Amino acid sequence: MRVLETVEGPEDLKKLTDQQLTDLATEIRDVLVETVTRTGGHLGPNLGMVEITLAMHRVFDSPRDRLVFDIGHQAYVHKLVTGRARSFGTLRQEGGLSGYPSQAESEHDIVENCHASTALSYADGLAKAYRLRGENRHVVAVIGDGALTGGMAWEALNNIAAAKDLNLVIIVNDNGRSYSPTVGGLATHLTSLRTNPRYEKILDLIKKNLGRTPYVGPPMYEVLHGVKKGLKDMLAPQGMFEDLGLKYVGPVDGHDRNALEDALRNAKSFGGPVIVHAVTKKGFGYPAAEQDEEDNLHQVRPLNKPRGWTDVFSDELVKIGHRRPDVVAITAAMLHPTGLAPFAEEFPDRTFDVGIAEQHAVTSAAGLALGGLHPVVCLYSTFLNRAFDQVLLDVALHKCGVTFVLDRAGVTGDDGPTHNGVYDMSLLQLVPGLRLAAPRDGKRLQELLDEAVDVDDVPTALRFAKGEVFPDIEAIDRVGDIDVLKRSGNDVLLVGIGSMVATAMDVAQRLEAHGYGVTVVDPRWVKPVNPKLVELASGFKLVVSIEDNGRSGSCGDLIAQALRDGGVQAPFRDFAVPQVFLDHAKRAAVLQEIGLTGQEVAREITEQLTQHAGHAFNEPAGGRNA
Ligand SMILES: Cc1ncc(C[n+]2csc(CCOP(=O)(O)OP(=O)(O)O)c2C)c(N)n1
Ligand SMILES: CC(=O)[C@@H](O)[C@H](O)COP(=O)(O)O
Ligand SMILES: [Mg+2]
Repeated sequence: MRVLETVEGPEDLKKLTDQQLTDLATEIRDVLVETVTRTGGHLGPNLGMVEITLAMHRVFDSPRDRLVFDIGHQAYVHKLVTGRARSFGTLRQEGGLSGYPSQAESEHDIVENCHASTALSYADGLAKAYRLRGENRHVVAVIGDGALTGGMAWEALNNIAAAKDLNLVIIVNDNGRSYSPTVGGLATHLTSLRTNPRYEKILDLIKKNLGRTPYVGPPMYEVLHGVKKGLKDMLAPQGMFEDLGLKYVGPVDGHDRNALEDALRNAKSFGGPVIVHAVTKKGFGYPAAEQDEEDNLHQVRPLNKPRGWTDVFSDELVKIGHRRPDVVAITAAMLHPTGLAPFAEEFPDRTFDVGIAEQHAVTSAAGLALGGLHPVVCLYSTFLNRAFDQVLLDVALHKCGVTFVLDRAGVTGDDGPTHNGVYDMSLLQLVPGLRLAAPRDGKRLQELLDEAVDVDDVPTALRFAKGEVFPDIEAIDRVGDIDVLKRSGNDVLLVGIGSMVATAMDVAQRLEAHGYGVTVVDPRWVKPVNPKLVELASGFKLVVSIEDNGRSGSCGDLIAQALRDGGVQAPFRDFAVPQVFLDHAKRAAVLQEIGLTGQEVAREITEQLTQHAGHAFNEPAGGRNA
C-alpha cells in the first residue's frame, strides 16, 4: 500500500517516520505529474511545494491553525494530504476538485481568491481576529517570490511588522520565478539572501560538522540560528525583512523537510510574526519542469495548441513595434502568457515586466505616455480589476494615449470564478473618454489594434477571449464603423459583441428558420456607442445584444441607454453573463449553463416574438425584457 493511501488528514502525517515521509514525497510527485499532465493545471509550482506543505501540516494543526496560500495555485499537495487524494483525478474538471482552495471542498481550505498578493492581508486579519477572540491559533501564510512583488503584500507587511504579538508565520516560497523570472529589487535581494557563496560555504561547514541539529527545542536552535545569523549579517546584506522589524528565519532549504520543520517549530514558538524564507525549485523532482525556462509547465496546457488570439496579437504588436518606435509594452509578470515574448525579443529596451503589480503597471504606463511614448499594457482581463482606479484617474483623467490589451476576456472556465474576465467592459464603460473595442476574430484584432495605437489623446482598450482564435467573419457592408455581417430583414437587429459575434450569427440562422428577418452587426468599437447603431435600430421590431461580459454594466446597458436617449421605440433585450460567481468547468459548459448559446438565445427571442406577434411591443424603447 502506498503511504499516501494511509493519509486521510494532517494527523496521519504526524505519525509517519522519516522514511515514510520521504516515500510519501515521491508518491505525491508521481501523482502530481500523472494527474496534472492529464487534467491541466499548475505542475511546476506544486512540485516545488511538497516538502513545505508536509512540514506545515506536521508542525501546525490545521484547521485550528489556518493555512493561507497566496494565489492558491500551489495548494495541490495540501489537497492531497487533507482527504482529497482519492478525488484528485477530478482536478479542474466540471463538478470535480477546483484548481484552487475551496471552502466547499474542505474545512482545511479558507482563501479561494487566486489573485496574487492577498495572502498576507488575509493572514493579518485572521491573526488579529484570533487575538481579539482570545483564541490561541496560529496563522501560516505561504506567499511566492512572485506574489511578493505585488504591492498589497507590502501594505500587509507594513502592518504586520508593527504587530509584535500576532501569531503569524509567513513562509516565503522563493523559487526565483513567477510566470517568468521574478523581477525587481526584491528578486535581487532574495537572491542575495539565498546565494551568498561565502555564506553558503560556511553554512555547509556548520551543517556537516554539527550534522543535523537534533530537535532540542528553541534554545539550541536559537544558538545555531544566532551563529548562522551572525554569519549572514557579516557576509550577506542586512535583510530587508529585519530592517522592517520582522523576525527572519532563513534561508532554509525548501526541499529539506526536517530543516523546514525545525524552522517552522522555531517560528511557531516565537509568539510574534516571523518570516521563514524557504528556497525551493519550481518543478523540483521532475526534470522537464525543473528546466522549464519559459514556464510552460507553470500551467500545463494542451500540446501543439492551435493558433490563438494571443498569437495574433503577439505577431501584430511586433509589426507595430517595427513601424512605431514610440510603442512600448508592459506586462505584470506574464511575459509569455500574454504573448509579449516575441516583442521583448525584438525590442528588449521597450518591454517592461513590472512583476505582479498591475496597479503600478497602469500608472507607470500613464507616466510613459506623459513622457511621449505609446504604452501597450497587456493583462488578463480579470487582473485589470485591481487597477481600475489607476485606469480611471491616472490614465483617463490625463487623457493618456495608453492601449490596454486584455487577454482571457469573457468566460475562461477552468480556473474558476476569479479568472473569468467578465468585468472589464463593465469597469471600462465607466471611464470617461476611454474607447473600448471587442474584436470578433483575428483579422479584426489586427485592425483594431492598429487603430488603437494610433489614438493618442484618450486611452483605448481591446479585449479578446482565451484560446483558439475564431475564424474570420467578413462584413457584407459597413455603416460608419459598424460591420454588417448579415441582412435578411428588419424583425430583429442582433448586435454581436466581440467573441459572441459568432453566436449571434448562429442565433440569426435559427431565427431565419422560423421565418424572421434578421440583421447582424458588429460595432467593433463598443464604447462609445456608435450613433449609427441608434439610427439603424430605429427600423427594427426588436434589438438584441449578445456579449461575454457580466450583465451589470454591460455593453447591453450602454446600448440600452443610447437607444433610450435616441428615442428608439423598439424593445431591447440583452444577453450576457449573470451576476454570479461561476464554478470551474470548460468555457463551452459554462456558456451552456448560463444560457449564452445560439440555441438558447434563439429560443428566448422566438418566444418573445411569438408572444408579441402582431402587437406593438409594449416595452418602452431600450426596455429590458430579459
Ligand atoms: C493579480 C494577479 N496577477 C497575475 C496572476 C497570474 N499568476 C498566476 S501564478 C503567477 C506567478 C506566481 O509566482 P509566485 O508567487 O512566485 O508563485 P510560484 O508559481 O513561483 O510558486 C502569476 C503571475 C495572478 N494570479 N494574480
Ligand atoms: C496566470 C494565471 O493565473 C494562470 O496560472 C491561470 O491558471 C490562467 O491560466 P492560462 O494562462 O492558461 O489562462
Ligand atoms: Mg515563485
